[in-house]
Amino acid sequence: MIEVEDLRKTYGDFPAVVGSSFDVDRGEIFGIVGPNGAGKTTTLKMIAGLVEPSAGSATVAGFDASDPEMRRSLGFLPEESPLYEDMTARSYLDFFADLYDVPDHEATERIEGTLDRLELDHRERRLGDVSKGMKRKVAIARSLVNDPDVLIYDEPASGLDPLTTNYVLEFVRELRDAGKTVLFSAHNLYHVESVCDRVAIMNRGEIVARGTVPEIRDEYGTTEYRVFTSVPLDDTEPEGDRHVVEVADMDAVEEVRDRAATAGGEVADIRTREPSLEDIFLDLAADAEPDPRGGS
Ligand SMILES: Nc1ncnc2c1ncn2[C@@H]1O[C@H](COP(=O)(O)OP(=O)(O)OP(=O)(O)O)[C@@H](O)[C@H]1O
Repeated sequence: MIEVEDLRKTYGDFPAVVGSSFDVDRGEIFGIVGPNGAGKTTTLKMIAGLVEPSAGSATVAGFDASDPEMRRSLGFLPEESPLYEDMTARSYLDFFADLYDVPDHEATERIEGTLDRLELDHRERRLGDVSKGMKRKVAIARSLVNDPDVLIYDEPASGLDPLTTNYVLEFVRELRDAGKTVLFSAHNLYHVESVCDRVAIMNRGEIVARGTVPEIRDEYGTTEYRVFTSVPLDDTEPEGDRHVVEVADMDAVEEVRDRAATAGGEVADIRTREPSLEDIFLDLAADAEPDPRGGS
């Protein structure tokens, strides 16, 4: 549904994106994660046809990103979405439905339906007077007024409280379950890990890992073993009435077992700890060469 082929963007002589390639399938949630300045927004804007690529190509629903027809299939949520503060949620959304030539009765049904699903109260209150979470919900509703097949959301949950964040992520899942294709960016890796079918990790303008979270974990992550002993050892920490040490492999587990036996105790339990996307990301970022783009 989205095809991105070696997309590049250079500002002056600063390469903001140095070659992104990935596909997003119909009905999939695909997340791009990375720290500030990684090139996520620039990538999303190139796909949405809002920034012209320096090289490479992107298509959405079969249309080139530069084709105005593509906009009919796309709902884009920018990172910052200033709303018209004097309008109410309803009048604001009606206005955008009009821009997309959505017939009135269809617009009313769709807008009310979306606002109901988002549990948006105060639909008749001035947008200048509503909370940040409500504004984000209105911006999300705006991305859906033309009933697009593809949604590109830039940091949809950034700056929201945990409750509203969960709400937004749950809504993204609902969109996928309704058959929409969702591409979104986040710097919070947990958000991505919890909702995305597939993920690309971006750092310094480049995609450094791509796949499902388990695939990325298999390829780049290392499982850790938490070994619980009945007696304290040099490197254990107390935990409840036992002691625990984290080690990297089974040989090290056996070595702990020997030391525990020598100290008159035993290994009481061994648990594996799967690396989180965040652990993997931090490892990849630490291993990366110096930023080829210079400071950002
Ligand atoms: N219009 C522009 N002119 C010059 N440099 C730009 C422009 N837009 C972005 N950049 C630079 O390109 C790099 C990538 O920016 P981008 O906004 O795509 O990153 P990001 O991953 O979305 O980060 P953030 O999470 O902070 O939004 C940054 O170093 C940024 O300063």
